[in-house]
Amino acid sequence: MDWQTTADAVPARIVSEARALTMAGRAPATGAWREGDPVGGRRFVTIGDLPLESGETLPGVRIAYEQWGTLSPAADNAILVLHALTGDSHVIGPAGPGHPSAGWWPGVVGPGLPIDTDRYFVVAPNVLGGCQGSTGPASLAPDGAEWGARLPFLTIRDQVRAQLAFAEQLGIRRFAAVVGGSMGAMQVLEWAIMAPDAVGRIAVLAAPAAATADQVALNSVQIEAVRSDPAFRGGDYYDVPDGEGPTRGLALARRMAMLNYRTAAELNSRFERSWQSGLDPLGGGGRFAVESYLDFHGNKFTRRFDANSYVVLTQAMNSHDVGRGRGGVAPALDRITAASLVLGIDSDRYFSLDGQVEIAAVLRRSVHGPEPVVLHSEYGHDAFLIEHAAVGEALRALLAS
Ligand SMILES: CC(=O)SCCNC(=O)CCNC(=O)[C@H](O)C(C)(C)COP(=O)(O)OP(=O)(O)OC[C@H]1O[C@@H](n2cnc3c(N)ncnc32)[C@H](O)[C@@H]1OP(=O)(O)O
Ligand SMILES: N[C@@H](CCO)C(=O)O
Repeated sequence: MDWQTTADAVPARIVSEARALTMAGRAPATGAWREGDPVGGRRFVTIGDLPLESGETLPGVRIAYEQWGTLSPAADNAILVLHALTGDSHVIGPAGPGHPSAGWWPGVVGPGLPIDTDRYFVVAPNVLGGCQGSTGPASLAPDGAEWGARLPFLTIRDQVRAQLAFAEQLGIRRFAAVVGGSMGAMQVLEWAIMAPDAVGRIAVLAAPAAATADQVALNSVQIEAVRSDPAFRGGDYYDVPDGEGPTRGLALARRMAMLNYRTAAELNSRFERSWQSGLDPLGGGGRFAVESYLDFHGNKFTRRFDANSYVVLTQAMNSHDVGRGRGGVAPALDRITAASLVLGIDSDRYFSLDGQVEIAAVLRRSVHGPEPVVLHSEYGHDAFLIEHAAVGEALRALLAS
């Protein structure tokens, strides 16, 4: 397929992005892209100019993706997997060149697993606005400099438009299923509304039909944490020396996000009041184990994610409202004809269960009836990434429908 480029032929712009990402104040880390590195198993499709909901056009859009399994001659066995806010196309497989982390859904996707790559052709794009190969703030604008904060505002619908063009390039007119969690599930809902003929089944995991005021608020303080870092420089930091990028603000945003993604019960039972370094908590020095955990996740995150992308994607989540311009949420959901799985997590304090209750009540072809599947878990929002057996069982039921 001649529209694909592979690790053997790395487009110049990708090398530039690799440079941008490593220049963004990241400590060199295993798996981080560097100039000259191969791009691993990642593939790329250029979909060209993309008209946006704002009326602007984003030129020369490229989508990075990975694939597993074999597309049938009739192209009727494809499953589209859409990642969450900080995920990427690397759904399964080890970390390595081009892959900052190991795959995020082991146990769910693979040979013999619920999304069975012996049977299905599984394809996973990196989201538009992301920082793992698809066009985003670290990509070059037509003037030859990185877009940075100049990247036009992107909505969830814009991301889905890009995915539709991407699917067309792959020659896939209809997916057997479109599956995603959190931000990925926002896109799943839009797929089912914007392109009903292109979607056989949908799995909506842990996402609302519209971002609520509470969710926007939680997201907004994270955006502000990034922007208020002096090293953010209004989003223009790609040429600063290594180590001087906006890592402090980005790490703080990740720490805050982790508190949305996990639960009080988990943190309390896992860390208790344990204190690291052996010092007395009242004596100064050292830190609580839970602080160390948040520091670890904040710091690790800055080695694999671009601050501008974090802002762009978080704003896209805030834009999410399936009812916008469609007469409201219920009429919009009522347009969905695909067989559906709606799954919520009882301990999710970010995208709480009532959001999935609202969706499941309207969808007509839900495999579990008018109620969402409720995953009982202590892990909160992140349970859709951790509870592989329960999530897999629900997906099997959907795919068998
Ligand atoms: C699997 C991936 O990392 S995928 C990477 C791409 N990321 C995504 O796609 C986003 C989705 N993934 C995520 O959000 C997360 O990675 C999750 C939800 C999958 C992780 O969930 P969990 O498996 O429960 O990991 P958890 O939150 O317990 O973190 C484990 C890490 O914290 C570290 N840790 C635990 N306690 C502490 C502590 N007190 N102090 C410092 N570090 C600590 C562990 O050593 C471990 O480190 P490692 O990641 O190097 O192995
Ligand atoms: N842990 C997930 C949660 C967002 O849904 C992520 O970082 O992408």
